[in-house]
Amino acid sequence: MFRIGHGFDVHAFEPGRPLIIGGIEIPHDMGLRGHSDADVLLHTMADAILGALALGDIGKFFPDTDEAYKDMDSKVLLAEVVDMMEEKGYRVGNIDAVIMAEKPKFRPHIDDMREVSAALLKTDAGNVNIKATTTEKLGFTGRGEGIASEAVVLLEKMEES
Ligand SMILES: Nc1ccn([C@@H]2O[C@H](COP(=O)(O)O)[C@@H](O)[C@H]2O)c(=O)n1
Ligand SMILES: C[C@@]1(CO)OP(=O)(O)OP(=O)(O)OC[C@H]1O
Repeated sequence: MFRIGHGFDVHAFEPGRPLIIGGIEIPHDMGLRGHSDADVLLHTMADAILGALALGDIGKFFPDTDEAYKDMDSKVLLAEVVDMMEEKGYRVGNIDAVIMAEKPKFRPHIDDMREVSAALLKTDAGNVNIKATTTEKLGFTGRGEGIASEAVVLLEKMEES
């Protein structure tokens, strides 16, 4: 049995913060604003999994009003969502994600992001695709105001043992 999920997230740029995307720090002159480390890519992956399981979204489990999640490492957040997925008896079949940003260039970092996220998702990097695109200078991403990300995931029911 298969279930499909979709995730979408946006964070605004903020000077003076590190840029954390896909669980790694990307060299850039500013980072993203957020209650957590604002890892927009890992948030979309977590939301896609929660969506596939009809469990809601990350804000339901990690509210941005809770001081416990202030500056949270989003790798921890995704790992907790993967635990929920396993409790429901599912594993990741494959995931396909896109980062929308005018800058910086993500291509040199994509394989590192795939390795880190695949480990968190408990799957092979061959099941994790991460793409990047500009929005051709259009919209808030095009003006360099922030970064958006989107992901689609297919979950597979694990065999009963
Ligand atoms: N922030 C970004 C945006 C794009 N890329 C890579 O460049 C390619 C061309 O981008 P277009 O928006 O002109 O289609 C794209 O396919 C990515 O490989 C990137 O690394 N970082
Ligand atoms: C991750 C959480 C919690 O720290 O905070 P943010 O980093 O602001 O991220 P967002 O994607 O806006 O929503 C989920 C939040 O509850």
